[in-house]
Amino acid sequence: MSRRRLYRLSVTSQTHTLFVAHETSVILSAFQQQKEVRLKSSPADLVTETDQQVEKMLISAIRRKYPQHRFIGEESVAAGEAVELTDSPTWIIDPIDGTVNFVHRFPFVAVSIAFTVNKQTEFGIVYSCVEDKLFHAQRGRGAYLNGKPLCSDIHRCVVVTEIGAESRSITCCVLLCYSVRALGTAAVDMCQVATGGADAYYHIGMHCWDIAASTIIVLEAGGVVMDTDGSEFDMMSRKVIAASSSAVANGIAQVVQAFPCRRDNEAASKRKCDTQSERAVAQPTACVLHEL
Ligand SMILES: O=P(O)(O)O[C@H]1[C@H](O)[C@@H](O)[C@@H](O)[C@@H](O)[C@@H]1O
Ligand SMILES: [Mg+2]
Ligand SMILES: [Mg+2]
Repeated sequence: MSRRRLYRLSVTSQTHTLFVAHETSVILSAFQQQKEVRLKSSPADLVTETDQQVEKMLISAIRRKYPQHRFIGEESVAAGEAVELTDSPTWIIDPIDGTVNFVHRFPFVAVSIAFTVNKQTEFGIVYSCVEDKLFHAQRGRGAYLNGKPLCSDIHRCVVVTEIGAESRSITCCVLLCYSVRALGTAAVDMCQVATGGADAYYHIGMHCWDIAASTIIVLEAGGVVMDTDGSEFDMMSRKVIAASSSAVANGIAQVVQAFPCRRDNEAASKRKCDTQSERAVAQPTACVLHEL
């Protein structure tokens, strides 16, 4: 039987510095500059040349060391590559999570990288560049923020979600009984559950690359992750609830109104037409969110 290679994520302060220096200097130097912006599936789904440049840098650096590995990269998929999660070692990359924030210089932009083997996430890294916060976790070895252990069990009633292209008025307004926050980056949104800063995060319409890394960070911090209908989490379903406990997650599942969302690993042509139909229907409505 082939020896299963063990992959260790050794994130030392030195790696942190390396990671910061290498990947995000491009993002941080572009953050203040004028940007050439292109619209993808909706006005809330943008891409810049920096998104594409950082993804290419990450993939070529990893491919030099692991030529056999596979990749699911947000901008490679946008350029037509299929989303195919197999048993092969696979890197799931969002080069800039929060591109709308990046374009508007709203200081929440993150690089999100997850690594899976046999479809199981071995480790995840979310680096919130402007905040200089490096969230990371390795399966069975805990979750960390800038080297300090994370624990998700501080109970409050803060719920994090996104009220963007994919949301529906009924969904966000049904949460009026909570204090709701939205940072504009799914990866950093979800990491707030791992820090205990939020009780729960839910999202319908995000993609696997948005939350693949933050999912293991929440789990390793002692949180739970499930589908918005309370069933087992499926990274390709584009529906997620992350919470500090199953009780909180099930409470959110009872009030979230799901709407149809094509799976990430559906054929690209189907996914595009679905996005167009979603765009036709998705009316990001302003709803007054109730602050407790
Ligand atoms: O900035 P992205 O990598 O495109 O991810 C965004 C997504 O585009 C947007 O629609 C929302 O779901 C955000 O929460 C994501 O971070
Ligand atoms: Mg993203
Ligand atoms: Mg992105």
